[in-house]
Amino acid sequence: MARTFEILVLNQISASGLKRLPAPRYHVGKEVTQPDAVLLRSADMHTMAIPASVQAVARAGAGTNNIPVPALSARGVPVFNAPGGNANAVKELVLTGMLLAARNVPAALQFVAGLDTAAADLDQVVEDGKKAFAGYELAGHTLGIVGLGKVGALVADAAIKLGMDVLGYDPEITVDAAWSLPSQVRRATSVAEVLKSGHFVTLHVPLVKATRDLVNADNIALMRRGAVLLNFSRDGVVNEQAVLGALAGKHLGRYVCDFPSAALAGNDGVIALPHLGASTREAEDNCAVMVAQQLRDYLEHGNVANAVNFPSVSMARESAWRVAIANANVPNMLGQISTTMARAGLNIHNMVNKSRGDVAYTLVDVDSPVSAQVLAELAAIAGVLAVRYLPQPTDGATSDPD
Ligand SMILES: NC(=O)C1=CN([C@@H]2O[C@H](COP(=O)(O)OP(=O)(O)OC[C@H]3O[C@@H](n4cnc5c(N)ncnc54)[C@H](O)[C@@H]3O)[C@@H](O)[C@H]2O)C=CC1
Ligand SMILES: O=C(O)C(=O)COP(=O)(O)O
Repeated sequence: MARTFEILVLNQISASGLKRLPAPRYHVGKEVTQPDAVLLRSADMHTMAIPASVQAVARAGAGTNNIPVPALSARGVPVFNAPGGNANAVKELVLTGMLLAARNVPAALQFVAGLDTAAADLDQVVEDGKKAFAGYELAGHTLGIVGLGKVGALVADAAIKLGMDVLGYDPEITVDAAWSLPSQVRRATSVAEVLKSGHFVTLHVPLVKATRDLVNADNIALMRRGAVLLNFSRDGVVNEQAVLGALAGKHLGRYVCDFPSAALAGNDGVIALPHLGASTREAEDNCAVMVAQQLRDYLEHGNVANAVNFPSVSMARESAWRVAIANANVPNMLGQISTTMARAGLNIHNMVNKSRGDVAYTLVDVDSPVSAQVLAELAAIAGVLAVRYLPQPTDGATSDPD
């Protein structure tokens, strides 16, 4: 009988994804105490005592700043995410945000909510009132984008199609992302250049040390008078005090964000949404399905795809006995691993090893069962972070997605 994997779920995860982790091979719940894996969205894992049983963490979304990734890497635990799974949803909300600001929609809705609809002169009040909310069109205006990854590239494409002039900045742009950008997108060479140029500036970077307070008191002054700043990345990417100051001085036109806070509350220049960027049926399904499949392939076969801290590694199953080893990326690890196996009389059938940064990862298929003694010897090698034994179940359980 194949063992059951215990999955601790910390957030609401789409049923389409959870279906990919079927019983009896998987037991998925909020009350799991000895989880093999943790499945989450935005729950804060920094404050959580992560049980030693955890072998993988799967984030059904893009950002992993809510997860202690370096500490998990040191334990040999991969952190999976769903690159691009919610990018279209965010793109559509960014477009919404630009339109909310340009057409003064929140104030106009407030005006309508306050109307006496029974009044005889309702039509006249509406016609007189509307001039206070006259706005401008997106076409012909300039959009500056910081971060041209999955979300930023889609926003650039949509904005070009809406007739906007687009410039973008991303010092670490991938070759794939660069190819996916429309040729009309102009390349900026600094955040400052984007801030100076845009009638709208939108941020699509992860929250990391280098991007904390990316927009701050020093550079917000570079923005055009009356410009709109959009932040659907993370609250920490923008310095709120700088935004409040720029709004008070009428230098910044609007701040549109996905992160309400006490400091921003009640400010007419702020349009805050309740972290809704990824909250569409489609995005929730995409992300949950992606990470459930990745998690399953990892737990059952040790294959790694879309981990933020591990190399991508995949090896077709040709033997029933597989060992997966995460280790420090230092010399002579493979030598020690294969020597330990050879000493125990194990013949290596197939093997793959890759590294990424400080972490290396090895899959070894052998021609006969691996004893607990050998697994303990592998785990005892200095630099080995985690050892998992993944024998193929003989009871028909399969890892093929349903
Ligand atoms: N509001 C919401 O619900 C959502 C928010 N997000 C946030 O948006 C972020 C971006 O999402 P994706 O585009 O899917 O991620 P991504 O990883 O595809 O793209 C991020 C891009 O930012 C770039 N970058 C990193 N540091 C930079 C810097 N200092 N200056 C300029 N560019 C920099 C990277 O090179 C990369 O191209 C996520 O990390 C997350 O924090 C993502 C999805 C939903
Ligand atoms: O994917 C991301 O980075 C997001 O911010 C989405 O967060 P959520 O899954 O809606 O809690």
